[in-house]
Amino acid sequence: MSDDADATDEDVLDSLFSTIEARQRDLPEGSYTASLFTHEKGENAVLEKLGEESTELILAAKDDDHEELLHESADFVYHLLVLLAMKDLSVDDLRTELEARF
Ligand SMILES: N=c1c2ncn([C@@H]3O[C@H](COP(=O)(O)OP(=O)(O)OP(=O)(O)O)[C@@H](O)[C@H]3O)c2ncn1[C@@H]1O[C@H](COP(=O)(O)O)[C@@H](O)[C@H]1O
Repeated sequence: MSDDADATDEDVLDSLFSTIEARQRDLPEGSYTASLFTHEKGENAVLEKLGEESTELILAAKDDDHEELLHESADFVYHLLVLLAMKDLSVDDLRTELEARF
C-alpha cells in the first residue's frame, strides 16, 4: 500500500487511482508508475504492457490457474488505470460508464 492514499475509508480502486495521479504529478524517482508517464516510447509503453498482461491473463484462464488469473487481472487493471490517467480520464469516468449500462 502506498503512502499517497489511504484505502481505509476509500475504495481500493479510488486509492490506487489517486496514487497513480500523484505519481503522474510528482514523477518521483524510482517509481514504476512515474516511469510509464515519462517513457521514451510514450503511451506505447503502457499500451504494450496492457497487451502483455491481457495475454498472460488469457493464458492463466486457459490453465484454470485462479491465483495467476487474479494476479494478472490486478496487473491489467493497474495498467488500465494508468492509461486512463494518461488520457485525462478517471476511475470515476469508468464507474459512470459501467453504471450507465445497468
Ligand atoms: N498496482 C501496481 C502494480 N501492478 C503491477 N505493477 C508493476 O507492473 C509491472 C508488471 O510488469 P511485468 O508483468 O513485466 O512484471 P513482472 O514482475 O514480470 O510481472 P509478472 O510476470 O509477475 O506478471 C511490474 O513492474 C509491477 O511492479 C504495479 N506497480 C505499481 N502498482 C501500484 O502503484 C503504486 C505506486 O507504485 P510505484 O509507482 O512503484 O511507486 C503501488 O503502491 C501499487 O499500489
